Amino acid sequence: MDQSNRYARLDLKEADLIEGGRHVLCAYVMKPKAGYGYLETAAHFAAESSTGTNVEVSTTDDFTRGVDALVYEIDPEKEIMKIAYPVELFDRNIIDGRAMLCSFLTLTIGNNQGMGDVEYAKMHDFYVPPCYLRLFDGPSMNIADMWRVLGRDVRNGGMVVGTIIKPKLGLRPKPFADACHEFWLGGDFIKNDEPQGNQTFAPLKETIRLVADAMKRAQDETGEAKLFSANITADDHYEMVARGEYILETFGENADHVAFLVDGYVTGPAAITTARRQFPRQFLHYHRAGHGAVTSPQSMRGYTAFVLSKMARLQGASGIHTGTMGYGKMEGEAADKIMAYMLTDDAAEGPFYRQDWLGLKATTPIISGGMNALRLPGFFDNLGHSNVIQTSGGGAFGHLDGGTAGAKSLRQSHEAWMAGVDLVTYAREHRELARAFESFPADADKFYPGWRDRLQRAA
Ligand SMILES: O=C(COP(=O)(O)O)[C@H](O)[C@H](O)COP(=O)(O)O
Ligand SMILES: [Mg+2]
Repeated sequence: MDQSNRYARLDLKEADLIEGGRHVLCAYVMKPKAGYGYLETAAHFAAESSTGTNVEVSTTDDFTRGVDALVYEIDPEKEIMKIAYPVELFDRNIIDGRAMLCSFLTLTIGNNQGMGDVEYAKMHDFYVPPCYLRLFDGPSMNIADMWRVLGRDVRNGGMVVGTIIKPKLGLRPKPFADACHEFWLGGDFIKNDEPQGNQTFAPLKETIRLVADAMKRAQDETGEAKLFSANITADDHYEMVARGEYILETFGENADHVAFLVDGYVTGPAAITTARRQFPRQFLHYHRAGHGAVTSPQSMRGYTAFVLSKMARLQGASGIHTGTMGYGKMEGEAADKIMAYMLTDDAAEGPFYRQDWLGLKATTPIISGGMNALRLPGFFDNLGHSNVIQTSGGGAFGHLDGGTAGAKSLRQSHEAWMAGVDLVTYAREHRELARAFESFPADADKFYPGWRDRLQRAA
């Protein structure tokens, strides 16, 4: 059944819809199955994503039609379809009238993902009008709160030098805490790797006790504040809260040095909001493991990493992984930097829409995945600044001289970039950085041809 006479209004102008402020706009790359017309399929998609189904139903009234989602633009050649969703469609909490991200997803990327007439559909951008935006929690903390703890400038404090304890899993509590201590002697921030929680070989309670002690010792030895991001991810809300409370109690006087890590893609918006609302005074670290299943450019369904990031800011993530934009080991490209700007700026351009955040706090980009000291300058050149949390796991513990030297090499690389000094030149005066060239020779050869001669000459 062709529903385009009801669910498509190609005369509507995007600028008018934005000016009107009553619609959430979504841009998809959509392709109908063979034999189905573009507009007809788009209209069915809008129907299924709002008030309709595949047939007319007798219970529809005039009010119902007023909240139909409407296809307002199509470009069959480029497979682009844009839909306007009336704000009234989205579910609100009974406890406080606020918005919830799961409702946004259930409508805009829900049943429409399995329709028989749709070959594929992927959301590439969305726009949130002010009346809906203000119903989301947004972040309560971000990198500025870490800078404050670290005693740095809270507006432009620069890279937080971080790591992920490696091996990824398989360390017992003591070796785990020892690895933390080792890194902290040179770096600022450590996160649990995302699968680590309360495995039998490293019970959370014992591990956290030892890590809290390692933090104290590292702080005493260096005279610097240290930060730890503890994984509280769980299926069960009560389990997450129990972990969070135990961790805060155990870190005691250093509780404000602790972030909570939540695997937000696998657990979904409910776990992110649990952490955001239960622990509003902790930095909420959104890890996105698994997201590649839908966000990869090879996946034609779901949504992009850009959309994931934007949703994370709405929900109130303090920081989210944004990949390494082609400079690390994970999929990504230089142009992904718009993702970071959408997280941090008060108004930013997406691939389809400009979003005004109306003062909503920024979410901090977390840069991770195959990074090391040698890859940082190129990354910062592309991004244009270094106000990010950067975690190098292999890049710290893979340093030939161990985790402390690994951490120092990362800090030195950042210092070199800030000073505008070429990395090889800086390495002549900074041993840990020089040893990073020897630790990661494939990267050194690729990014700094001739480094061997230049470093040896200095020696
Ligand atoms: O453990 C790591 C990186 O370890 P290493 O530094 O040893 O590569 C992170 O979980 C990935 O970066 C996730 O990817 P992304 O940040 O793209 O979500
Ligand atoms: Mg990891």
